[in-house]
Amino acid sequence: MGELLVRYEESGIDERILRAVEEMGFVHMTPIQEKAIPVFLEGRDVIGQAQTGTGKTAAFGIPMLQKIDEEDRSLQGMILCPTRELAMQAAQQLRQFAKYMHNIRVLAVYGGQDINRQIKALKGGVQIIVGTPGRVMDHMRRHTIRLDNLKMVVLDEADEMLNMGFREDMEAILGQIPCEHQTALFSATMPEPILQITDQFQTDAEMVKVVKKELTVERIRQYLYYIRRSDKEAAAARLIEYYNLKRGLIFCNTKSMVDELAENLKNRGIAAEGLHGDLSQAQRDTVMNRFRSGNLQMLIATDVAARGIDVNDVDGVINYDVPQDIEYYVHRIGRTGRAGKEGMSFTLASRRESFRIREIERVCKTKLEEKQLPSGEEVRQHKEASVLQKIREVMEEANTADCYRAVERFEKETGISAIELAAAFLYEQVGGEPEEIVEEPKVVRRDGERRFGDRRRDGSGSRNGGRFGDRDQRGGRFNDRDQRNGGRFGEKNGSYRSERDGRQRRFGNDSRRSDRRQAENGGRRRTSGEGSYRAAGSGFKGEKR
Ligand SMILES: Nc1ncnc2c1ncn2[C@@H]1O[C@H](COP(=O)(O)OP(=O)(O)OP(=O)(O)O)[C@@H](O)[C@H]1O
Ligand SMILES: [Mg+2]
Repeated sequence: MGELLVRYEESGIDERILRAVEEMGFVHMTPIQEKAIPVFLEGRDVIGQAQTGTGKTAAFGIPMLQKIDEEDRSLQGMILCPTRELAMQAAQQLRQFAKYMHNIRVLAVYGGQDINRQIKALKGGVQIIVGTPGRVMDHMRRHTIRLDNLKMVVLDEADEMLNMGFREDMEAILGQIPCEHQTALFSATMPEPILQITDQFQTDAEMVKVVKKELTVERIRQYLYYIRRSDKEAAAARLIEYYNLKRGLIFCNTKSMVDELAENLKNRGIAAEGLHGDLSQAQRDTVMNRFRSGNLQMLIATDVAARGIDVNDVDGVINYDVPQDIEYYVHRIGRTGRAGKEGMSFTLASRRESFRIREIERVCKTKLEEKQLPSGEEVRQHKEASVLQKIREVMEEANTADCYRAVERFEKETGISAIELAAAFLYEQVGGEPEEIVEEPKVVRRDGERRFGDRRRDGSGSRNGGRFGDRDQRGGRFNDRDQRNGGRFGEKNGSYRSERDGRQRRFGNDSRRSDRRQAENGGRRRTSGEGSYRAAGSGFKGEKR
């Protein structure tokens, strides 16, 4: 177990960084770190793909820090991220790695934060910025960021930035770097459109892939429930209760669904909050902080909002809606089961969506285990058991003598026995019979499944239409370093293989592009000052209302 993996202390990395990562509890390098760090250090372009939660941030963050010239106060490294939350998180992680490198300054620059504050910080000399493309462009136009000495650029979640419509910004930024530099892309998924970016802006990139057979993490148990639409909310509540989710994430496809569900779960007594781009920056911060600190049980989010987010010990992810892009499934459930831990995912679907489930299974090379929701009776028993367990703890720890006397008195005065009283207490805690939720019945259609594909709203036709197909024949442009050996966090099982899953797989040609444009422009044009470009970063581009 793990003896073949490189230990951090033997990695040859700057000892100040080592000290920091050891304090963070890192012992072995994860496979993507082991493979990508040396290539990055060589100064080569990198395309890094590895499963969610396997430490890609360190895979680019550590070598970037090591290559910074600390005597030079100019901007040398830039990391682009799709959202402000991710920029903050990555900047935070880099600062942790750089804890003992006293001359390195890392700054997060994102929309929604006072630009003057950022400008002031930039003037002080910042070697690494971590930012959203819109805000970085903003600074470039104001000449508050100079790219003259920029040696390293990383696109984290590059595919999501494209999804969100950041292509132009990314091209503009990458196209304006005057000096020689290296460019690295990292994500758990690498759909086709990304390869155009790599063609355009990378030279002789080294492909570093640590992909096992499946795109999803195998320590995440993936469950599937076929239920009626109208039962979804009750089903989600039941799963939270039955599986005892203490810190969970629920994904919806639209912002309005996020709001609605957050409201309804709150009404059911679950501590839930929504997270999406229509919230103010302050609200987003509050919600994320509560979630990170463990004071929020369920975070309900859109895909964009939670991409790349690394929160410890998320015990379960619920797909309230079947995701719109197949890759989204990977990123969604990847919020749990991180850094070698276990996790659970629950996908709620209607029978009509079964073809999408099969597409997910095929592309991700995974299997969703079809399950029945726990019955009302099972939930009740489960609750009873956990209440009784709690009571037992109370009996062990608390002094109940006073209460003892109260029960005796009650028994004497009313003639109600202690056991009747206890049963009533239990009932009061557990509640009555839960509502019954039945599995959606299987419908046998005479015309078979063909209908699923044909019934898409935009009428975009056939079920497969060539859009979802695996593209396994990308030319030999990259020097593939396939990982056949690397387990992660100490495990080794020899089952890695290279994946060349091509292009973006979206279920049908939906109208998201135009939604995106709207979202981007909707009331967010600034007309004062430097002109009327988008105040990027306020709101998430690409979310569906
Ligand atoms: N070598 C290591 N040993 C132990 N823990 C690690 C190691 N490297 C990273 N981690 C931890 O693993 C967690 C996940 O890391 P990170 O967020 O970089 O994953 P990722 O690969 O970027 O995932 P995603 O695809 O979801 O963005 C973090 O909390 C990080 O601190
Ligand atoms: Mg990441």
